[in-house]
Amino acid sequence: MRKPIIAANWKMHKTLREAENFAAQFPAEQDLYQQVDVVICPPFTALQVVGEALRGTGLKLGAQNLYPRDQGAFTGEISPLMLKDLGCSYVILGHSERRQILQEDNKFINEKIKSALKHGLTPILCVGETLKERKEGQTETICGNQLLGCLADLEKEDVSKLVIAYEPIWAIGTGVNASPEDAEKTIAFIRDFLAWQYGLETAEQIRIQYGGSVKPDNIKELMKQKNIDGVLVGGASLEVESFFSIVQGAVR
Ligand SMILES: O=C(CO)COP(=O)(O)O
Repeated sequence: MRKPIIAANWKMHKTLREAENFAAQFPAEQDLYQQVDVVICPPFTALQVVGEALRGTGLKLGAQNLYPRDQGAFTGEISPLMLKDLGCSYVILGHSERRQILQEDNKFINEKIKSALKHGLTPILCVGETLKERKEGQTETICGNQLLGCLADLEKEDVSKLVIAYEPIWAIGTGVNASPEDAEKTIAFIRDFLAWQYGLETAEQIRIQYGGSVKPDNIKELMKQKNIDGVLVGGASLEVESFFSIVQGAVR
């Protein structure tokens, strides 16, 4: 049985003080976090304060990106070593905002995944289609190609460590979530695809999240789906109350 995983992607939100307040106010329910992995991914600037506040609570710390080198002349970039040093155990990679706004491609994301794994960080790899692609019936082709490119040359032992987030771009920040049945359909396809590439046993181990306008009132229906193992939350993760109620709604 796969353990549910709920992650907060704060994107470019929260000053230090706001981040610190959130972490201090978030309920420290050790028993709950035994049943559900909860990962908070603040911006780089708040990783240290949030990491300190989360210590001993059972909540986990994640970053929103990394640069795939250990160190060097890469102005403005952050390495996996630095993230480990700050106590991160997860890193979001391949988010559609980075693919679209910063032109990240599958090859670069593949390098980042390898670099994360080399340093013991668990990648949360995002895939998903645009509205146009969905209307053209391209959802599975797009997700399959993103997986093929991002996972190139990885051994199944490595792939089994990943978390994958299916985030249809048309559902991100729009208030229009994919219906639980539609999300399940694509996520089941992703699991079949992984089984085809890496074998059934590996595919059954990998946790696959849904992301896109997840709210306290749709979490339960999403989590009822057979292949949905958790959610990646943007807007609704910024308030303690709504994010905690999503976490509670994820217990099976
Ligand atoms: O992009 C997302 C999480 O990575 C989803 O964002 P929203 O929950 O705001 O739609």
